[in-house]
Amino acid sequence: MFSPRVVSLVPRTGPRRFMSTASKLTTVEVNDKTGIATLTMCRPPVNGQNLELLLDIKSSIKEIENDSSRGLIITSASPKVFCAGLDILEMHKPDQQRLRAVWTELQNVWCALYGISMPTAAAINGHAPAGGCLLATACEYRVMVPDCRIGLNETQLGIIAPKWLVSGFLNILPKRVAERALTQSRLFTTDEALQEGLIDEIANSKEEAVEKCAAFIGTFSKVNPVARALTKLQFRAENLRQFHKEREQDVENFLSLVNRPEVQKGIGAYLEGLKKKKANKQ
Ligand SMILES: CCCCCCCCCC/C=C\CC(=O)SCCNC(=O)CCNC(=O)[C@H](O)C(C)(C)COP(=O)(O)OP(=O)(O)OC[C@H]1O[C@@H](n2cnc3c(N)ncnc32)[C@H](O)[C@@H]1OP(=O)(O)O
Repeated sequence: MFSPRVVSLVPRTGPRRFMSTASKLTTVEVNDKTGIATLTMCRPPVNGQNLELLLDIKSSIKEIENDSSRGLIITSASPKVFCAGLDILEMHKPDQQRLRAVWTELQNVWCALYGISMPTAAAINGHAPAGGCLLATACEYRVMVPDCRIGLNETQLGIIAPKWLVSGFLNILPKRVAERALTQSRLFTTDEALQEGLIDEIANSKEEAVEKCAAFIGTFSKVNPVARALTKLQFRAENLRQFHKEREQDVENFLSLVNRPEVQKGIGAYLEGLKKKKANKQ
C-alpha cells in the first residue's frame, strides 16, 4: 500500500531537490539558499485526498521537519486546483477499513501541519474546497491566485465538519463569518477571501505565490527560532489538546455519518453532479 520512500539528493549547489516518495504523489524541494522546503501535491487531476496521497503528505511533512528546514510551503502541481479535498470516491460505497484509515490519515496530516513548529505557508495556486481549505488554514500564511474558490463546503455533502477541522478556519475568520460560511457551505472567491482575511495576499501566478510565501517565511529570519516556535505552539496547543482528546471518537462519528443511507445517497448524487459538469463541458 505505502512503499518506503526513495530519497535522492541532488548536489547542494543551486536548489536541492529530493523526490519524496516512490509513488511520487508529493515532491519536496528544498531551496539551498533560503532553506525553505516546498511540498508539492501531485495527484492529478485535482489532488483528491485518497489514502495514498494523505500518507504521502504526512511523510513529506515529517521529512521536512526532520531535515530542519527553515520553513514549509505547500502547493500543487495541478494548474487549476490546489486540492479538491477528500477523494469522494473513498466515501462512496466505502471499504470500511480503508474509510477508517482515510479519516485517520486526514487527522494525522492536519495534526502534523497545524502543529509543526517551523513557519508554514500555502501557495494556493487553484481551487481549495473542503480538505484543500483544511490544509491551507493549517498554515500560518496564505497566498492565492485570482479567480479561484476556497472554503469548507461539507454541509453541501450532508456531512458536518468536526471542531478540529474548523479550528484553522476559526483562527483566521471572525466566529460570525465562519459560522455563516460553514452553514451556507460558502466557497469564497479569491477577492472575497482576501477581503474577509481568509487569505493574506493575492499573486498572479503560482511562482509569485511561492515567492510571496517565501518572503513571509523570511520575515522570521531575525526572530529567535525557539521563541517563535514555542509562541506558535502556545497559540495552537488548546486546539491540539482538544483534538487528541476527541480523535478516536471523531473517527467513529465520521464512519457512522458517512455510512448513513441518506449521506450515501447525497454523496452519490454529488458525484453524479461532478460527472454531469464534465459532460456539459465537452
Ligand atoms: C460531529 C460529527 C463528525 C462527523 C465527521 C464527518 C466529517 C466529515 C467532514 C469531511 C471533511 C472533508 C470532506 C471533504 O474534503 S469532501 C470533498 C469536498 N470536495 C469538493 O466538494 C470538491 C468537488 N470538486 C470541485 O468542486 C471541482 O472539481 C473543483 C475542485 C473546483 C475543480 O473543478 P474543475 O472544473 O477544474 O474540475 P472538474 O471537472 O470538476 O473535476 C475534474 C475531475 O476530478 C474529479 N473530482 C473533483 N473533485 C473530486 C473529489 N473531491 N474527489 C474525487 N474526484 C473529484 C471530477 O469528478 C472530475 O473527474 P472526471 O474527470 O469526471 O473523472
